[in-house]
Order: sequence, then C-alpha cells, then structure tokens
Amino acid sequence: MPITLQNVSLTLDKLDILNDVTATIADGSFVSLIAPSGAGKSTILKLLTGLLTPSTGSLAVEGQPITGLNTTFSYLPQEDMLFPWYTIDQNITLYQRINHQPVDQERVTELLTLCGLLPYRKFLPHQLSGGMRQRVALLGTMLNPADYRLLDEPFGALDAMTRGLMQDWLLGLPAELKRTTLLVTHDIEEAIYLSDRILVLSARPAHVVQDIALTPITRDRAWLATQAPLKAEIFELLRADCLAAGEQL
Ligand SMILES: Nc1ncnc2c1ncn2[C@@H]1O[C@H](COP(=O)(O)OP(=O)(O)OP(=O)(O)O)[C@@H](O)[C@H]1O
Repeated sequence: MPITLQNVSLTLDKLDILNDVTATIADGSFVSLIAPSGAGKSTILKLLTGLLTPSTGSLAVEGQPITGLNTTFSYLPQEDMLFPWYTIDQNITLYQRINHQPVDQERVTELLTLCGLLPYRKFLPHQLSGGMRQRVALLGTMLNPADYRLLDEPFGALDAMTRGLMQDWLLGLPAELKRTTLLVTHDIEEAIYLSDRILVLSARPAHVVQDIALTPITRDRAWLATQAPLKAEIFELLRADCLAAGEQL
C-alpha cells in the first residue's frame, strides 16, 4: 500500500511551511524530494513520523491515517544520532535492544561485512570517520524491520568520493534489504541516480512543482552521465522558483 499526502498544508509560528502538498509514494518505490534549502523537505518527513501534525490535509500509510507518533517508518534524521557511548554493534541494533527483541547476530555480521565495517564493530562512533559513521547510522535504519524508510540527507556533509561510494552501496543492497524509501536530498544528481521518482518542490511554502519518473534499463554511472539535460532541467526549475520567491539558490 502506498504512502499518501493529500492537500497537506502546515503553518508553524505564523510561518507557512507547506502549501497544499499532494503526493503518492508507491509501494516498493524509491522517491526523492528535492527543493531549495529551507523549503520544508525535512518537515514532510516529520509529518510522516507524526512528530508534527498538518494544519490542514491528511497523510496515510497502508490506507491508515497518520494521527500521531508511529513506528511505521524507520527514520534517519539529518543528524546521524549515534550514541557516543555505545559501540557500533550496539548502535546498529538499538531498535532490537529497545524493543527487547532478539538480535540476529549472523545477520548483523553479514551486514557489517557487506558495509566494510566488520573490523570496527567494537569501536565507538568517535573512532570512525564521518563516512563510516553515516554508514553505521544507515545500517541501523536498514536493520529496523519497518516497511518504509525516511532518509534525511543521509550522505550530507560527505566528500564527493565517499558520497558516490555510499550511493553505490545503497543501490547495491540485496533485494531483501530494500524498502519503500523517501529520500530528502539537495543533490540533484543523487536524486536522479537513486530514484524511481523525483518530486521537485517549490521554495517555502512548498508544493510539488514537478513529478519526474525515471525508468532506466540499467542504473549505473554511465547512464547517469547521460542525464545531464535532466539535471539542468531540474536546476532551472529550482532556480526559477527561488528567483520568483526572491531567494538565492
Ligand atoms: N518547529 C518549527 N517551528 C517553526 N518553524 C519551523 C519549525 N521547523 C521548521 N521550521 C521552518 O520551516 C522551514 C522548513 O524547514 P525544513 O527543515 O523542513 O526545510 P528543508 O527543506 O528540509 O531545509 P534544508 O534543505 O535546509 O535542510 C524553515 O524555514 C524552518 O525554519
């Protein structure tokens, strides 16, 4: 069942943040939200997790309205949120430990190996590089059994090379680890590379200005290189909107 946002508007402290956002995220799809800075992308994720409530409109998942805090989603906020006093092992299995669920150690070992983190499982977060910590945070999200993922700039603040490797890592995840995903990013190329669909939002108060479907036969960097015209098109959309809103991109 899809995730739906129906005519969602939000005003906080007299500030109009979202204006009539309507979108459907199909089951199993990978959808990116791209928008000018401060438009309200993170706010949309917070509405889905129930951290915020819309002023008008409604959100639903699996046909059930979202009315408050819920555990339908595994949510990776913009800050990596690792606990500094827990080891990598303990951080990535936090969901299971909080919920008193058994930890499948074999699975954890397999995933740590897959992510190149096995030698670091007993390390503390501060002993890892920024890119490794981001991978740990993402791995924790992957181990959460929720059917839907909300990823807020998971590769933000990484250098271009590490970011590229992380994108490849995400694309290369085994099928059983993939989920319906809503990704917030300000990187147009990243959105094109990873997504089945890109929702381009306007400057604040945000609404959907373009809904772009991507259906490459092979999703690789050679294909990505052919997408320069789409990248330029999305950039122009964002720029025109920013200029109309009196902002700089
Ligand atoms: N709790 C709040 N109260 C008042 N205003 C808020 C609150 N949370 C967010 N905002 C405002 O809402 C707007 C949208 O914020 P949001 O973080 O969703 O934007 P964003 O598109 O994710 O930004 P960025 O790309 O910079 O991460 C911003 O102007 C922000 O200041």
